[in-house]
Amino acid sequence: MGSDDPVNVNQFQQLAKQLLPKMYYDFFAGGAEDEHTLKDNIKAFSRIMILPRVLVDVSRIDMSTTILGFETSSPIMVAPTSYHQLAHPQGEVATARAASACNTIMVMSYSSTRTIEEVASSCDGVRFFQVYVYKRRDITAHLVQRAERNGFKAIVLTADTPRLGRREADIRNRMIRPHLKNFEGLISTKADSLARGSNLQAFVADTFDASLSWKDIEWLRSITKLPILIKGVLTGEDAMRSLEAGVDGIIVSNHGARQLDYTPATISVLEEVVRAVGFKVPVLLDGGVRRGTDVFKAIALGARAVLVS
Ligand SMILES: Cc1cc2nc3c(=O)[nH]c(=O)nc-3n(C[C@H](O)[C@H](O)[C@H](O)COP(=O)(O)O)c2cc1C
Ligand SMILES: CC(C)CC(=O)C(=O)O
Repeated sequence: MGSDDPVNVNQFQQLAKQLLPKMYYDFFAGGAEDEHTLKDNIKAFSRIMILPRVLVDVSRIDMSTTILGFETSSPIMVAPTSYHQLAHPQGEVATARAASACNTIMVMSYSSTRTIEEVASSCDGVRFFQVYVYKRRDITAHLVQRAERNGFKAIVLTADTPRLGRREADIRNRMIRPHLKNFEGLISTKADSLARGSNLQAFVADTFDASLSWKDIEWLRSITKLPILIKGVLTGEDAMRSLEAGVDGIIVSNHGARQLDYTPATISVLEEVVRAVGFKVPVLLDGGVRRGTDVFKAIALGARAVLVS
């Protein structure tokens, strides 16, 4: 290993900053508005201290666990993130191969740049499919069913994005979203730069169903047999509402602080959600997880696993 090789996630982020065009780096790294929550997701982890007990035999360490009955080598899953080809030509296929090599679960984004079929045929591995609900429900149903046919094992409904968060870097950079092959022949995938602002924001306003509500979990259940997880829960109340709706798992998330700024750091609300859920379904967490000690803290506070972006 050379002395410049990265030894932690923060150093990978610095390398990405050096290598990627500014428009793309800012899209990947940015948050909504003041980016208060973006910083707090990380700071909140650093405020939690660990009290170790000594003289405990740690010669054999087994971090494996099960999530919805699927075995993974560790409680660390891959969070759904859009547009991987903006960072690497192989895009989500490379991510799927990495997740498979680590024997963990990848949640593939609805807004992936490689197709469901390309990812499914690239390697073995347990994969979940994340879903945004479009106004054109037929398109969402079509993608969910394609994921099911291609061996994806669960649906992750993202509940915190009925509208896109105000991402000021994307607005300033006049962010241009990439072409999404999954939607070829279904919607216009042409993506031109706008005279002002982020064309991703304009696209989401045109396409995403801002009327998304609890009753849509029933709709989702009517179009798929797969287990359904809800992503974006931050309160005990919504956790209980999720259980009433019959979900199979809950992901405590504020969307990496990219949606509503001034939501609490995810690690700070985990215990409340876990208490409300009472281990009836697994509770997962994402947001600010950058180190093994963060994973440990989330597990210690009741998460079954974390997702990393
Ligand atoms: C570049 C980027 C793209 C994302 N795209 C999606 C997406 O398509 N669907 C989704 O549910 N969440 C998406 N997220 C949110 C992540 O799934 C996850 O909630 C968040 O990144 C966790 O916080 P962290 O970035 O601090 O790890 C995205 C996050 C990033 C950073
Ligand atoms: C297409 C976008 C809504 C993807 C996303 O979730 C994000 O950029 O955070």
